[in-house]
Amino acid sequence: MTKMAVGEMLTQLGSTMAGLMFIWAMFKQYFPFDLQNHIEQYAHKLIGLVYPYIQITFHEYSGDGFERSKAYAAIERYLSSNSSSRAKRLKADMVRDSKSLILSMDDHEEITDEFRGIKLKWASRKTTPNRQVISFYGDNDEKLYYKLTFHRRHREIVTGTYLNHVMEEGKAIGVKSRQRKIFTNNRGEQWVGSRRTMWSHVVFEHPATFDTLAMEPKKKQEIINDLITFTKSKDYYKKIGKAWKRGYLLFGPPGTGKSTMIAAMANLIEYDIYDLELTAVKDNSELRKLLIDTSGKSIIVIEDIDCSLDLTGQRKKKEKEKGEKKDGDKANPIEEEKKKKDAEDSKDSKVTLSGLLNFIDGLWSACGGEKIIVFTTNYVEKLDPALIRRGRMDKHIEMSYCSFEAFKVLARNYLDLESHDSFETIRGLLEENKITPADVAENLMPKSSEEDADTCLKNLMEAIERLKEEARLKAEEEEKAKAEEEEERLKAEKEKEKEQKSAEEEKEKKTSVAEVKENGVIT
Ligand SMILES: Nc1ncnc2c1ncn2[C@@H]1O[C@H](COP(=O)(O)OP(=O)(O)OP(=O)(O)O)[C@@H](O)[C@H]1O
Ligand SMILES: [Mg+2]
Repeated sequence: MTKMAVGEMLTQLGSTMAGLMFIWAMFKQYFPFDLQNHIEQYAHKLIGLVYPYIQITFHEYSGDGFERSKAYAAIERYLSSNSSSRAKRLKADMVRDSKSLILSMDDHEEITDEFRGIKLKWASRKTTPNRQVISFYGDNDEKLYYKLTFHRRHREIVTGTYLNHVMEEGKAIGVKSRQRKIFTNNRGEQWVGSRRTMWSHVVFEHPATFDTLAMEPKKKQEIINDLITFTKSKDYYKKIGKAWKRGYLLFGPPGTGKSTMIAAMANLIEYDIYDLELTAVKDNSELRKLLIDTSGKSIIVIEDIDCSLDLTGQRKKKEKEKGEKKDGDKANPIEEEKKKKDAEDSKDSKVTLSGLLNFIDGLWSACGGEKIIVFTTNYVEKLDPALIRRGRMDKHIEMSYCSFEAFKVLARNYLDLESHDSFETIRGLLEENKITPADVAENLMPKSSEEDADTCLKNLMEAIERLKEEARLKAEEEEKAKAEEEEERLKAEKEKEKEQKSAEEEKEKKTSVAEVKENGVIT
């Protein structure tokens, strides 16, 4: 074909198109509306017969919702992981809650996806309304949507499995790339944008992991397994009829890694942390509100539970009240009223044990699901048994003083040491002495660029020796104090006896004088 012929054909095609468009415009203008509809319907049917493809569209904003469609977001994530290597034109965007840029295909770009041998076509489109209005707010009326096209013989698989697969994958990618947060409760409510919230948050960036946590490897692995099993047990919890949540109680002396363990947990299973400050909670109903305001995939932490709630106080208070009642009739009625009011006030501003128990496993606690509740305490024996029974706190984890195994983890982390001549000595020292991982870690950390592994280990051994000496002195002092106390007690007892004796003697004297007098009267 010559160039001329091509040119001629194009002109002809052009004029034919123009002619058709003209007819279409005339048709639209002069045909009754009903008839137009009918003809369009038939046209679609006719096209359906020859065009064997099905199209599904997913709009970014559906209906009148302010919220971005979840399906659209999931597809965007799914396609971004699939398309960035294939599509030629990409657009980058920082989506809220995300750590990194999301690359997605640009408007009007298309890619093909394959699923079980089926070929599907995804296209990104946008519609611009045909209005002749100049908007001050830019092109806000633009609507983005994804269009999925596939052959109609694959309808079952696509609507049944493929779309589910896209949603699941999209969600999973979302969770992975999501920025995790740490929340803390406010006093009262706050408004963030158009939403009322009781929590404030910052981005959670704690570097602790289970690899850096010093602990016996067996115990550590057990906890890791427990956590991972929990995250995967949605169906199991449903089957056994339990709310999908789990409680951990971490107890042990200060500096043994309880807080560090919580950070490691959050990093392992990629959950948000809600750090609940119980003393700032007004009452039980506020506590419940706080609970409802938490999202799924979260760890709710109450640190130092023994300090934040006077759990033994409940019982003491009752005893006190009983005492008051006994001598109640004698007391001034106004004072009595005031006392009562004070007691009520203090009750109002405090969360009670029963409120906390309800918080952990009442009916509300099932809302949202996928929650881990962690309590930490230095004194486990101080807590009410009801609070830490299994079912509320399912797993009790003791964090104790540094063992040799834990030391080896720290040595590996801090000094890159797998073994050293002094390890055996240190093993002996650790077995004999109680030293916290925090102290060991502090001594293992090089304090200047000149300090090498040898010096650090030497520092540690010296520190343990020092601690040993300190402990010995302390024990001696305690013994001394005890002895002194005992002595004083004995002294006091003797004095008391003496007093008693003299009192009795006095009494005897008096009675004999009286007898004499009496006798005198008689005689
Ligand atoms: N088991 C451990 N593994 C690694 N580092 C530890 C461990 N225990 C303590 N540390 C180090 O000691 C510091 C204090 O630990 P952490 O705050 O976790 O103690 P804690 O048990 O929460 O103490 P407290 O009861 O006083 O809150 C941490 O910064 C951490 O670096
Ligand atoms: Mg702590």
